[in-house]
Amino acid sequence: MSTSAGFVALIGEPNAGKSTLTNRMVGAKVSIVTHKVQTTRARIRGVAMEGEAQLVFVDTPGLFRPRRRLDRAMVAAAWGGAADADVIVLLIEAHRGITPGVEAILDGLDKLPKGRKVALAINKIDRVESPVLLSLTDEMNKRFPFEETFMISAEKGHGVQALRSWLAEQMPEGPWLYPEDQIADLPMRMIAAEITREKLTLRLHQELPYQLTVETEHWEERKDGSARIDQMVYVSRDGHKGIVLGKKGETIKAVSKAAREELEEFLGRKVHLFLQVKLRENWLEEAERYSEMGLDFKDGNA
Ligand SMILES: Nc1nc2c(ncn2[C@@H]2O[C@H](COP(=O)(O)OP(=O)(O)OP(=O)(O)O)[C@@H](O)[C@H]2O)c(=O)[nH]1
Repeated sequence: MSTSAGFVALIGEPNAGKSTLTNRMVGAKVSIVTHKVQTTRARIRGVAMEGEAQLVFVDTPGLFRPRRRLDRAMVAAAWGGAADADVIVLLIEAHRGITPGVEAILDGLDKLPKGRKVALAINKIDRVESPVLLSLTDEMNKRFPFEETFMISAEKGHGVQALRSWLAEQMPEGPWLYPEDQIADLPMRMIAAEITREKLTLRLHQELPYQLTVETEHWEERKDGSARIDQMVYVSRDGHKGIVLGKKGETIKAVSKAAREELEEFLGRKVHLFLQVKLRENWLEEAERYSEMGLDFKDGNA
């Protein structure tokens, strides 16, 4: 059997159950990524394997309420992220039905390029009786031509396997996007990088060099129960290094402290965090390569 792999964009209103569903699919707690800073076009929530298929779940934060100009740019980017995915899953809450928020998403779906595969997942079915579900399914499918409708309870696990199997069948043939041996600790490494990136963003405000990435390069479990984490902050221009470091290294020290504290809280143990800042000039080209894969690691200063 040949391998397949692709991106699944989970969209839905806040609280629809996207994190709970991802955790179910991936089988581990991975999607704790904070949403305070909604700058990425698509971030990875988790990677799941189903037979020979690899499913990479991406999140497209900020599909809602474009009040200000910046918000509008973010909404556009969020939809871009969804459009890049191989399959889109719209998650709605059974007991809330077609809310104004769901309407707004449906309007967005209507505007997507034709031929996008979109499935509907009605979540929290444990909270309603079946007639409600049937009429909701009916109404939603009249409103948009969903490929499939799944009735699930992300929390209790009902219907999740059917959705997973279907998603696996939709993935295009090709090599896996993540090597198998990296999947296990990938979420943790990414979460750790995300935490540091968030602290950098909070600390730097407008000064933020907009082409900046954080990667977890090394993760070592120590015998005393603590973890040593080495991360690299990549900047695309030499001049940005100074901004990230700050006067006498003050900025990077404060960022490192804040990130370490959050990591310790998250992991529930002591963390030794080492940050380095490095210039990566060809980073823009790499970023373009990522966006071809449906990812965008750029910190867009939209
Ligand atoms: N009853 C019930 N509750 C659920 C179900 N799935 C998720 N929830 C609950 O719904 C709430 C929101 O779930 P999340 O997974 O955090 O929702 P989310 O879409 O990731 O939210 P954001 O990260 O804010 O976008 C949590 O309290 C979950 O426990 C379900 O199948 N049934």
